This record gives sequence, C-alpha cells and structure tokens, in this order.
Amino acid sequence: MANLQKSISSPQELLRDKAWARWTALVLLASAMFFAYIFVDVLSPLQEYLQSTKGWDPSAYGRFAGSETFLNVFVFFLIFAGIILDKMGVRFTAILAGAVMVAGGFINYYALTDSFMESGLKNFMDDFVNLPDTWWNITPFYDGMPASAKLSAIGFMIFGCGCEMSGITVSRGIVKWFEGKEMALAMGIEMAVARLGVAVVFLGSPAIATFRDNISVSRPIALSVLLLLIGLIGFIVYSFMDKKLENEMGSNGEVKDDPFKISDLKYIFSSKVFWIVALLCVLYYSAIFPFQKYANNMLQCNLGISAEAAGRVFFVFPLGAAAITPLLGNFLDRKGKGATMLIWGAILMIICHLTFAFVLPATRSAVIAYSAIVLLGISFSLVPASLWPSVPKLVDNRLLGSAYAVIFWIQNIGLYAFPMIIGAVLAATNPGVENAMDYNYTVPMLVFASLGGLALILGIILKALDAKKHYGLELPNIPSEKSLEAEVESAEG
Ligand SMILES: C[C@H](NC(=O)[C@@H](N)CCCCN)C(=O)O
Repeated sequence: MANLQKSISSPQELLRDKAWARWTALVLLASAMFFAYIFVDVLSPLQEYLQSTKGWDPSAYGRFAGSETFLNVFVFFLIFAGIILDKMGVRFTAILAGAVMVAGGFINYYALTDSFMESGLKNFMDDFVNLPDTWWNITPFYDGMPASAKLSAIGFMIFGCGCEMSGITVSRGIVKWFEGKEMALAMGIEMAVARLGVAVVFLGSPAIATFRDNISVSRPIALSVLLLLIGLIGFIVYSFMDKKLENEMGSNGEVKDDPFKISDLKYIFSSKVFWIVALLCVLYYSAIFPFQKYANNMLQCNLGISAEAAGRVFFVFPLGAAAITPLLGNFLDRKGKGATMLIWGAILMIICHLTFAFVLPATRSAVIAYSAIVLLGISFSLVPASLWPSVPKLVDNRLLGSAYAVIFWIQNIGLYAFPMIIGAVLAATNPGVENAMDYNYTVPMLVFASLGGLALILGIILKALDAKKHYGLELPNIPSEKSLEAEVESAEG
C-alpha cells in the first residue's frame, strides 16, 4: 500500500530508476567493502614475518587477530551501530563507519612502524597495558605480549567497529537503491567483491612486504590504510547521490527497516529456528574467517613453502568464492534448496579441514592443497549465498533488521574467540617451536573440522524443521511462471 501511494504521488523517474545511477551507487558501496576486507586480512599472510621481525608468537598473533570483534562483542558496538543507522540514516553512518575504519587502520599501521618502537608510547604499552596470562584472560592483552601487538590490537578493534558498521550500512544502502529491482544480485555481487579483496591480499601482501628483499610488515598495511581512505572518499561521494535520491523521494521517502528496539529481542530470542540459524552461522563462520588468519602459515608449514608461494595457493579460495557466490545466489532465487545448500556447505568444509589436518601433512602435495582449497571456496559460496537470504523466511519482516544485527553479534563472538583459541592450541601443541615454519597444524585443523561437524548437525535439524513447519527454505525466492499460473488458476477456480 505504501509503495502504491509512493508511486501515485511520485510518478516521475527517480535516480535509482536509472540503471547507471544505482549501479554507480553499488560500485561506491562495494568498493568500500572491498578495501575493508583487504584491511581485515592484510596481515594474515605475514604471520611468519610478524614473528621474525616483531616477535609475535602464535598467542600474540591470535590475540591480535581476535581483537577485531572485541568492542562489537563486549561493548555491544554492533547493536549501537544498528541504532545509529536507524536514527541517522545511511549517509551519516557510512561516513562515520569509513572514518572509524581509517582511524583504527592508522593506529594499527603506526604500531608496526619503527617510530613506534622508539617512542615513549611503546614503553607505556610494555609497562602498563598488561593483564595476567591466564586461561581466564580473554582480553586482547596479556603480560609479556609485544607492545606492537598490543597497539595493533587496539587499532584493529577500532577498525572492527567501523567494518561491521559498514557491513550493515552497505546492506541497507543496497536495499535503498535496489528494492524491487536486482537486489539479490546486487547483494551477491557486493559479497563477491569483498571476497576479491581477500584474494588480492593473499597475493599482494607478501609481495609488498618482501619488496626488494627488504622485509617490512608495515608497508602493506600502509597501502591498505590508503585504500581505506579511498573507501571513505567513496562513501562521501555516495552520500551526494544518496542525498539527491532522498530529495527526489521526499522527506518520507527513505526505505527504512523497522527500527531496532531492545524489546524486540524477546521475540527473536524465543524463536527456536532463529537460534538454529544463529548458531549455524557462528559455527560455520568461526571455521572460515579465523581459519583465514592461519591458512597461509598452515600451508607454509605443511608444504615447506614461502609466505608468497602459500599466498598464491590460498588465493584461489576467495577468488573461487567470489566467482561462484553470485551464481549460487541466482540459483537460490530461481530453484531454492537453501537448507540443502547449507548442509552441503558444511560437509565440504569438514572434508577440507580434515584434509588439512591429516592428508596434507602426510603427502605435502600441492595438488591436494589446491583441491581442498577449491572445495572450501565452493563451501564458502554455498553457505553465505543460502544463509543470508534465508533469514527473511524465518523471521517476521518487522524484526528483520534486529535479527540481522543479533546474528552478526552472535557471529562476532565466535570470530572473537576462535583466533585466540586456535593461537593458544597451536602454541600448546607445538611446545618449544621457535621457527614459524615448523608448526604442526593437525589439532587446530581438527578444531575447525569439529565446528563444521556441529554446523552440519544444525543444518540437518534446520532442514527437518523446515519440512515440518514449511518455512519455505527449500523453495525459490522468485516464483516460477508455472507456479504463478497455478496460483492464478486456483484463485480463479
Ligand atoms: C555478509 C557476511 N559478512 C559477515 O558475516 C560479517 N559480519 C563478518 C565480516 C568479517 C570481517 N570483519 C560475509 O562476508 O559473508
């Protein structure tokens, strides 16, 4: 009805009705996410160099890697980000998120420079930012952690607030420009572009860090802070388009989701199917994003190759996911099978992590490494392409915005904990190992495979529940002409 009224009161062509304009908006939004995902993993292929040049052992690296989500999880920043987005709109939140990413990125860069090592701030971090290194210390800091890792963790946690805030803002921006048009395709493309960012990092970061045989971990991070700045400029340019569209639509024209209300949480938390999806999400993603932080070093240790060579092997993972995700999104739109896709995604992930745990160390075969990584790329297309579009089928439309914010928050708990858990497990199962090329990754990979096992069980439960309660997870998003005809016939008859 609201849409009908809108089209009656504003029959003129809006900016978003022009294909060039909405695709330009997507380019600006997706580029910012591309640069953000580059920053997220820019240090992932450099674990060996962080250890040899900055003294980061697996525990320090794990604490740093997990810090990205610390404020989102423990200070509920992700929930506040949802509220800010609701209250202030896409333009303001996008620019704020972009600026927060640049600020966090710059701190992270500074922590890895020689100037920091010679500064009073380093001494301060050494002397005062310390917490006992005990099992119950789950903060990003511990006594004896290198000062560069501590300040990097502070920068990364600030960046993480901006990154997740950008994630929800970009989704809202895409809805604003593509609602009633190619929305699923636009979201699939945005996710694919983000994966390309990760692919670029695994090729580019080691090459830039070792440029002219002069190893510098701060060089690739400096470049990626520059890219974050370009992303921020993209958000600013986007805001002019957004303003123009909003002026055309009138002051009430903005496509708004229902505002996040704390009281809505009781409906969400009391839904059994919501918990299954949220747990499946946290388990699955905890075996993907934290795995990315260790994948390069795991390949180096198992294949006896350099960081650059390992980056070239791992590169096919995000690249494959980038290529396949939009195709699977399109398949889901037209054919359905969402729950089945989740199950197959989990099965493929278990096979891959078990291969990394047992087959790769025994064979040291590059062919096996490539095959497992390609399969993992397919898995990482199956699950995101089916998981995110399935949420609207399970949760009341009125609660959708809140549901996504809460799923992201629960997911962030896993993304926080698992880099640290894996770092601790790696250190505990490799006592006395000093060279970052000599780690045995069997137990950490088994941890990741177990997460896949639990995700698989939840996928099976979800499919069974769908068969019983008819949520429509296995049905296409776009009804076929045949089913539309049948619907019309049954309405007429
Ligand atoms: C769309 C989805 N994004 C997420 O799950 C984010 N909450 C996590 C982003 C991790 C980097 N900060 C995805 O990328 O599949």
